[in-house]
Amino acid sequence: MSSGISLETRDLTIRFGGHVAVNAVSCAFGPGTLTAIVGPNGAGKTTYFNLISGQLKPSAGQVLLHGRDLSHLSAPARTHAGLGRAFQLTSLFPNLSVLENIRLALQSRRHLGLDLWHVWSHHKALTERAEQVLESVALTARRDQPAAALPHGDQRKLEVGMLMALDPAVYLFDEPTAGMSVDEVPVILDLIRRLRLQADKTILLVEHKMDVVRELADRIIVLHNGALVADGEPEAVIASPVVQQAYLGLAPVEEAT
Ligand SMILES: Nc1ncnc2c1ncn2[C@@H]1O[C@H](COP(=O)(O)OP(=O)(O)OP(=O)(O)O)[C@@H](O)[C@H]1O
Repeated sequence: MSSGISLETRDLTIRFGGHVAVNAVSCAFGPGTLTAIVGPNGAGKTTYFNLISGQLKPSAGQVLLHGRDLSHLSAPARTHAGLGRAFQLTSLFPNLSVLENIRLALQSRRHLGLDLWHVWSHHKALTERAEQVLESVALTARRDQPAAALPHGDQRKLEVGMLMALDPAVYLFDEPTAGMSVDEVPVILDLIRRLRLQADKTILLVEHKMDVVRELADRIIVLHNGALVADGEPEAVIASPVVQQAYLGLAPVEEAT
């Protein structure tokens, strides 16, 4: 296995009836990189994420993390292996406080389980680390509120905090700022920006907003009808006529002859 690859999909494919939603996508992602996945509505971006994170089982193909084939693993087992998917609001514990939610995520990562002595002796360190995470997602003021009582934007920030607490090797962000108010967006983008500086983290981002993509991405891949149709540095991919015309809905840069 090449040490420059953390996550890889090989011929990843899923069919729903006769419709091929993801079509033989082979792509490798390295640590220290942020790859944006773009394409028109229905192109297969979210389905690709669902196949990587294990929410969907492929019709064909493989998902490898650090060379290990995860294709047969459940979604929780993949999380445990180091694949972190953000924005599954179902992962919040609604009746627990914001701090307790983060602490539980930290605890699950450290496999403390139900060994009470272990839990107690690590309690202080866990709380301190949880407080650091809360600060980085700008939720310190909400620490004692139940997760269910948070506004939607804060719940999403808490989701990112829990994901950070798990400290995955690969972060999967699916439209992380969708549905957020204008003043909440910078907090999330800043977090992603800081994660990106970590040389051992691999980040995949599905994002429609091209200004965000331009700013954050080292690389863009384009999906269309489930297939990988472009892959390269952001400026080159964005400028390519095929992307301008067909995939981003922008004015054609040159007339077809
Ligand atoms: N569970 C499913 N059953 C049947 N068809 C599905 C299922 N999930 C996705 N699809 C279909 O697969 C295709 C890809 O959908 P997907 O949501 O991955 O696209 P997308 O690129 O994420 O789109 P958007 O930008 O609108 O979120 C669509 O045609 C969709 O209708």
